Amino acid sequence: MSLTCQEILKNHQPLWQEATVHPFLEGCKQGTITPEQFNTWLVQDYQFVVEFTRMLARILSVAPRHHFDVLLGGLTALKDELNWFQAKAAERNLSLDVAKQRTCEEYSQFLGNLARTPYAVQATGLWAVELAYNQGWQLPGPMPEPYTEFADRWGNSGFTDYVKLLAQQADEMLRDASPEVQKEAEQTVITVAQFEKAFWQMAFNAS
Ligand SMILES: Cc1ncc(C[n+]2csc(CCO)c2C)c(N)n1
Repeated sequence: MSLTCQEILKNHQPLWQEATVHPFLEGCKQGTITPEQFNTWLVQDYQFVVEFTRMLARILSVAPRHHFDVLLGGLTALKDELNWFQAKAAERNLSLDVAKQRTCEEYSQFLGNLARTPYAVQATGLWAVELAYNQGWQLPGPMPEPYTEFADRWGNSGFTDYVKLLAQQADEMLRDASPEVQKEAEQTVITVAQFEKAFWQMAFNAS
């Protein structure tokens, strides 16, 4: 029996909802998030995206050639994204040279350990991490300033298309995967969802 990304989501709907619907995002929408909460998220997410970039590079190194276009597109976008994070931090007079909080550290380590899993599991994990932001920033609807550009960055239709291509690539690998590997892929999505929820909570707690 073959497993798909959509089926994994369906199997864990309540958990996925908690990963993508959080008072932090609702607070951005309502204008009730404090600068301290938002800045904590910004600085920690920059650290996370640095580790994510290393993970994507490792995934590329084991991917089949016909997956390169999508993955290289993701890596190219990250060049711009890392510089954009630095610009946002500078606007807010924030130093990015801060220690990772525990949740950020643990999530980063999880990304590091994904390299030990089969490519099918890595491709599924990559898709889940990207989908979490694509849906999370989209679901509240249009965001007020100064959060509009954050929501647009990950909610825009081009990014949605990229996430769909990641799902296609993961599905293709899951089709030929053993039941054990399929199980590992599903467990990876569960862990991503748990970390996503915890990451929002980490920032929300900074008030
Ligand atoms: C906690 C956390 N989870 C997921 C993402 C999503 N994400 C990771 S790197 C990247 C850039 C585009 O590929 C995006 C959207 C994030 N930023 N932070």
